[in-house]
Amino acid sequence: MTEPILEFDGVDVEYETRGGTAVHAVNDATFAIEEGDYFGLVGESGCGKSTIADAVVGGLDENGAVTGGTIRFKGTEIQDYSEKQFNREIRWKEISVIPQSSMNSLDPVMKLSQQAAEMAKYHTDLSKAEAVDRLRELFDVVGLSESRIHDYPHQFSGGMQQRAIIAFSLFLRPSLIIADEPTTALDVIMQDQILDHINELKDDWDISMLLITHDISVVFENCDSMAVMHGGQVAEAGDVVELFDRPRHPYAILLQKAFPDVRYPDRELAVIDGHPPQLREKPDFCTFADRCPWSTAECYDGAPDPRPVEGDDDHLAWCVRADEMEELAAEHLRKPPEETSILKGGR
Ligand SMILES: Nc1ncnc2c1ncn2[C@@H]1O[C@H](COP(=O)(O)OP(=O)(O)OP(=O)(O)O)[C@@H](O)[C@H]1O
Repeated sequence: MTEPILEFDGVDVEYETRGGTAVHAVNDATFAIEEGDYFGLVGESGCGKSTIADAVVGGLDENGAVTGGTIRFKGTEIQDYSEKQFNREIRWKEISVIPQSSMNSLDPVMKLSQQAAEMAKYHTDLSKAEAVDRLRELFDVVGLSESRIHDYPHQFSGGMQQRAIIAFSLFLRPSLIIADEPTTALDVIMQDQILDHINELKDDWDISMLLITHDISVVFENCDSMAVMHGGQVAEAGDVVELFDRPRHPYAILLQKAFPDVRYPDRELAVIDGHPPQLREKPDFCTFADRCPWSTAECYDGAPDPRPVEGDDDHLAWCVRADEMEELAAEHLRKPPEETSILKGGR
């Protein structure tokens, strides 16, 4: 097997806050993105998804730092790269970022063609005319009219700006794209179109993707492999089909039931009550335990280690009861609605 393109190995990220306390935003995060894979990172707000993306690109807020573990890109440790070093050595050429909104990525006072020329000047031997030609080709790839390359960003709608960002993200033919909630700011129709474009890249470009979202159905529809995060911990990771068919972490099971499934249009959606804990210290317990219908005293006795799910060593669940979960979940989810405090629909 070839080396993963991006590997997190026991990564901790902390933010210092005023008064000297810390927020332990990511704890012992471990997962790998194989070359050519689209990898989805999913979890509720505040679970640490953007912190993971920022840690890769040296873009943590000033009060944040990777305090443990390693992040390897193509085998090279990059967890200590500053944003400056990352920008110089890796950004655009190797890793591009598609952010939630293009506001921070596109220069509002420069035409898009000028921005392409600037990028080419710093990173390539292309002439200005060649750079503009390349942007023209990429506009075609993302479904934008070539005639718009001399426009300013503000002349574009939000959806068009996101397409332009995707075009720029491909400009230097990187091997990994990190897309952090790339469609959240868009309407539903536009979300679909952008995801379609992102998906089409898979066939025509030799690219891997880290797609960050709170919507597990987006991951199921667009990715090959995935990790589910909860409360600063990775809960489950593996092949998308595996996690869809055989989720073994309680949070992954309940999250799956919280989103619509076209196969069960009449199903009521699950609600996961409660809030994740404030992590002032590195958690030495499962951060889902307080909200978990199946938690036991053992869940508070140390952070859970990853357990391979039977039959697939690449499918890992960070749950002490992972082996029992198929049975427990089936029993719980069969209960009628009034008997369950977690699931509205009782499925
Ligand atoms: N600069 C910061 N200082 C202190 N705490 C921070 C900082 N940035 C993020 N956090 C905290 O770190 C935790 C993880 O935040 P993060 O933004 O990575 O989560 P997320 O899963 O991306 O959430 P969302 O989906 O809402 O963007 C949260 O508790 C958040 O409040």
